[in-house]
Amino acid sequence: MIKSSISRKKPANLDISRSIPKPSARGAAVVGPDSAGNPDCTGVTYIPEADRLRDEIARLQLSTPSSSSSYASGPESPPGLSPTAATNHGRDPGPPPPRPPRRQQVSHSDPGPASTLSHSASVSTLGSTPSRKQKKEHTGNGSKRKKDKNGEDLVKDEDLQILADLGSGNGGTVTKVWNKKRKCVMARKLILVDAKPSVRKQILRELQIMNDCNSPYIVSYYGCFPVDVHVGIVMEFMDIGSLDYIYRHTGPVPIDIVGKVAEAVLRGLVYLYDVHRIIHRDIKPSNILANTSGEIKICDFGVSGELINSIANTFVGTSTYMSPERIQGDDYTIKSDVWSLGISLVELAHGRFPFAEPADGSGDEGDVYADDDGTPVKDKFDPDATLPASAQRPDLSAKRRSRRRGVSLGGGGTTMSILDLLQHIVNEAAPRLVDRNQRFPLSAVTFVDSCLDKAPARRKSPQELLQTDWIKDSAVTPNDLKAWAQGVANQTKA
Ligand SMILES: Nc1ncnc2c1ncn2[C@@H]1O[C@H](COP(=O)(O)OP(=O)(O)OP(=O)(O)O)[C@@H](O)[C@H]1O
Repeated sequence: MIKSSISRKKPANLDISRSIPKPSARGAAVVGPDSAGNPDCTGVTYIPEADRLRDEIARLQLSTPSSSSSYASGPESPPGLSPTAATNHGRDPGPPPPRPPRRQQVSHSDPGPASTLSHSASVSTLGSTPSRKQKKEHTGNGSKRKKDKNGEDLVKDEDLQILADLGSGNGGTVTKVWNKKRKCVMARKLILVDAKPSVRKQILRELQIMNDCNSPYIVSYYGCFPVDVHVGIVMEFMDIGSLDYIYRHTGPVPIDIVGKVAEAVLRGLVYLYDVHRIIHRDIKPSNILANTSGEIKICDFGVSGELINSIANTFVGTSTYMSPERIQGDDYTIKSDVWSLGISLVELAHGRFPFAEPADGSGDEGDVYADDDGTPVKDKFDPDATLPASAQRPDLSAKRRSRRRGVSLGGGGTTMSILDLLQHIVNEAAPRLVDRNQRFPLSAVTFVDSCLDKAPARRKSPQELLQTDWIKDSAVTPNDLKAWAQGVANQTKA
């Protein structure tokens, strides 16, 4: 019988009653300290209903799985179509900026010319607090634009022809689409919005902020619109998909590439916060996407408070990547994103979700990733409806399960519920990037330890992490990244 390593007794210091943030009704849920980690901003209120959370969790645990992360169509474009182009990966955004002011509300009333800024132009502004002029340049007069950042009309649903499903999560379904006007492939996400039309309009207004995002580390946005009871968001198609899809199909990600993933995510976080005052709030492998040009970008950041509210009405977004302080109800800061990055990096390097130990406690995933016959476990997930697909571990054979003493996130009487997992994150030691074979460089181990310090005050900020040896001394070139990405594409096609 499997034994959970989790203590079932209620820990004295675990209080999840304030753990679900309720973003303000107006504007984005975008508060917190600066990207250097000064934890002074709040503006987040909390739903003081632990009971409602527990009821919701119980309900979800009884329901059938609601998510899958299949990247069903494969990464290739249809004949004659080329994936979206790659640009400017790896540019240095300059020295750490001084602390910027609180986020200014972007006016949506004054339609102005579309921004023609290149990625490099936007990144070069990272080194300082955005001035009103810079902000204007970023936003094209800070206004609601009818054009995207390349000067093209924003995409409408009627421009799109559906090609294939890419996957679905708790928040929506993503489809690969052909843009008939622009003659290129894009990705469309449909999010079920359980709200009245006025709220849906407000969501669409808030999502316009994405049109102002212009960074090589952020998935590009091309438009949004209502589709029946859904909100549709059209974005850049990343042709090898999310990092969780990649490692589930190809095994642990090489540690040097994991380092470049860390760098891309950090630069994306710094950009979002320093230019737009946005905290991502949902960093995890399924929200980090890659393409065959060797670009790595983040998506699904919390730009719309109304959208977060409305999804929260239909799903308790308990994240298994949530930091200990968030679980205990503290304010969301950019350091909470750093914790989620640390968990994601361990997952990618080990090839499995980190809150599970192999039978020998080595922390080496080699025998976990491969099935009993030594082949990778593909497309098999523990059927736990309470977890996002990206949090579900590859399914293991009964024989292999019986050899494990660690926490299982799957079904059955000896498994760990969401509440157990939250207790574990708060009370037990943080995961580490270690294994019996010492195959990870010390600089990588130290980096991850800095992300996963349980005390937010000691945890490094994104800016500080960008200055660490693992990032600065990386020998991986854009060409190496491209070669890796193309290798992944070939493997996942096979
Ligand atoms: N722009 C994109 N290009 C290519 N594939 C994408 C894109 N956006 C999402 N996907 C794929 O679609 C899948 C589903 O995405 P979605 O955002 O709906 O859910 P998720 O992030 O996996 O989970 P959740 O929404 O519960 O956090 C992703 O895991 C990814 O593989």
